[in-house]
Amino acid sequence: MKFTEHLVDKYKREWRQNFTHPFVQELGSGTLDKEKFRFYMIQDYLYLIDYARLFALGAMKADDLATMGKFAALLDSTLSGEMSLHRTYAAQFGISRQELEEAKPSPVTLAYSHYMLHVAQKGTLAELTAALLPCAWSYWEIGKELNAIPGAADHEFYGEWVRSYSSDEFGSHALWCIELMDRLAEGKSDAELARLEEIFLNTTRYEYMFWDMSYNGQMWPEATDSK
Ligand SMILES: Cc1ncc(CN)c(N)n1
Repeated sequence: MKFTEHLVDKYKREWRQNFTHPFVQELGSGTLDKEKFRFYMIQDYLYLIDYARLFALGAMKADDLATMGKFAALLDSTLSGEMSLHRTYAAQFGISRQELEEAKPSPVTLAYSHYMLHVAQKGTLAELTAALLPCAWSYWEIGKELNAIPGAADHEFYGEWVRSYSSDEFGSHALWCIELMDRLAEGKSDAELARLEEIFLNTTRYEYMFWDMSYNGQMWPEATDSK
């Protein structure tokens, strides 16, 4: 069994929880409250800015030019491809690009992106890849599952999201990350593999927390007057 197959098998409950979250289900049925999606889209834009930095760190840590080049391409595709989806949705909500970039991250956005950046800065290339994998892989799988729902890809508002994340282009990026993870896991000690599992589990759980935070519009607690 490949290492990535082992990961989703070992953590199938946590992995599948991302697919069954109400945010994802309602996105697929087209019934998701647009205010929830608006909140998600702003937070996701902020998240992707830091996620793109992970690819820059990947390029720095890569051992060969092909891997370095692919990380650079992923960085560009996140900033100019994936995030253009967010800019399109933002325009429909009447949110400017400046407003998007000046928005404040929620506790979950901050925790998730900073966790990944911490792993990427401190860890090996394999650890960095384990951190970024659930993001790329779960979105592609979710995109494909939602695309199989009749009418989801043609939905007047959410269809573009479904088409983007189920696309062959997004899939090819996700596949490259999966293959890189398998390649980097080869020959690693049990202790190193356990560390990769732990990181993959953490970011799989953060994916769930991100859906949940978006569904509930969870921001920082309001300060109350104390006596
Ligand atoms: C939180 C999150 N995770 C994953 C993806 C897909 N790149 C995303 N846009 N946002």
